[in-house]
Amino acid sequence: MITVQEAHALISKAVHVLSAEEISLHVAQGRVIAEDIRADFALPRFDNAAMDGFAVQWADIRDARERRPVTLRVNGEIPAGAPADIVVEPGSCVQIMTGAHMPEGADTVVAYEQTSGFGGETVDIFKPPAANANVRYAGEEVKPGDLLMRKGMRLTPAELGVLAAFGRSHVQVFQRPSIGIVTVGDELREPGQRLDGAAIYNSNRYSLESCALSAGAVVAGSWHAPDQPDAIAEILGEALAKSDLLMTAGGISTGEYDYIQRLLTGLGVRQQFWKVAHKPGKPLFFGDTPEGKLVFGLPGNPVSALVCFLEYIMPALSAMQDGSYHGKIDAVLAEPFPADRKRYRFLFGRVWQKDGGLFCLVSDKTESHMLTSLVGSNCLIEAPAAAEPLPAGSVVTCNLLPWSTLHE
Ligand SMILES: Nc1nc2c(c(=O)[nH]1)N[C@H]1C(S)=C(S)[C@@H](COP(=O)(O)OP(=O)(O)OC[C@H]3O[C@@H](n4cnc5c(N)ncnc54)[C@H](O)[C@@H]3O)O[C@H]1N2
Ligand code: MOO
Repeated sequence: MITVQEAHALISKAVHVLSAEEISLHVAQGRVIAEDIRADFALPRFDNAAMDGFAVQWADIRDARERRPVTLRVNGEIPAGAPADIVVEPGSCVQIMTGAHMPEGADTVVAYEQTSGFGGETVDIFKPPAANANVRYAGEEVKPGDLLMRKGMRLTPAELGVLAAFGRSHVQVFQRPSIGIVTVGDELREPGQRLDGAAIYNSNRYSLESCALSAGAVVAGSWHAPDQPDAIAEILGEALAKSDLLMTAGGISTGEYDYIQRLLTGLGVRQQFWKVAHKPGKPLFFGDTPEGKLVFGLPGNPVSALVCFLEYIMPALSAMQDGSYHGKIDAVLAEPFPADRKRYRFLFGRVWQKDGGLFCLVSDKTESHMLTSLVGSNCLIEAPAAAEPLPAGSVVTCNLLPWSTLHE
């Protein structure tokens, strides 16, 4: 059995970064950029007005007062987007709109609320702003050549807005990892089917599909196989051919019907490890293929499968897109954590903010078949093996669920 750290190292070594493709910004939400983005030009690109008002020479209006306004000649108007082809000379000004190019000669914009208003041949200025006020200067936000985004960043409203602000209609992104999901077990029925005898519903198929989608991956397909080696082998072969990353759930332990490890290696999957000293999820299998596909044999217990997804597959999916996934934070245990005596332990729970600190609590359902322990959880809490429970007040690591927030 290997340690959690050793398992991470073996997975990292096997990851290959996916190739890139160019896509339109319209469909780029959530994708990961495959290029460093530098500014082609300055932002703002030119000096422009930050207020609707009048572009003036500050020296002309510095002494303006409510009772002793300064009157300036209005030489014309520059709306946003129009050429700034009027020169502001002493004693004159230009009516200007927010975002419009500053005219030559002007150094300050007076907001129209401090004036007698728009539309006249002259305007009275009642109150001077500070010198150079209300002007947005070229390059004050971004200089040409500045690094705006690094390869590996996920495209959110912020990045998409910035790409558009620099005129990029398309962007290089990594291909989305395609994930195949195979569940096995004669006892499993699909939701909607009738339950008979000792049958149970197939929940892993749905929770794992949701995990894949939450990670921004594409579900290449999901298959269910009965406990028959030939049928499983055929499905594994098909699923492997269609995926960059295959996850199976169930049949990975050492039971009478646990064929997955043998069948995967029989299909040419190179075993990197099988069994990790963590709880739950001990029988986790990981291998890769000569073409660089990754294969995770997850335990069938629903909580174990999800723990393995969050701890190992999430970071692998991110690394396949040259990113580093990191949802881990430290929090103070509000109640003791039932550490395992031999294995590193993961338990679902809740983390919350109070009085400027972060606190956490494990779910009261702690067994690996208790899927309902996830409902209402917003994190996975982890702690190394220890002879005694970790006392309340200890600081532990919490992995925020990628589909959750601190407030859920
Ligand atoms: N003698 C031993 N027995 C077990 C060991 C062991 O070391 N020695 N390990 C236990 C641990 S730990 C785990 S975890 C499980 C893992 O077993 P498998 O990966 O082979 O999973 P299965 O036996 O197929 O199923 C386990 C459990 O999960 C239920 N299951 C399976 N698939 C689904 C699904 N798609 N949806 C919902 N539930 C599913 C299945 O019915 C079983 O109850 O082995 C222990 N045993
Ligand atoms: O280690 Mo298994 O995943 O608990 O039940």
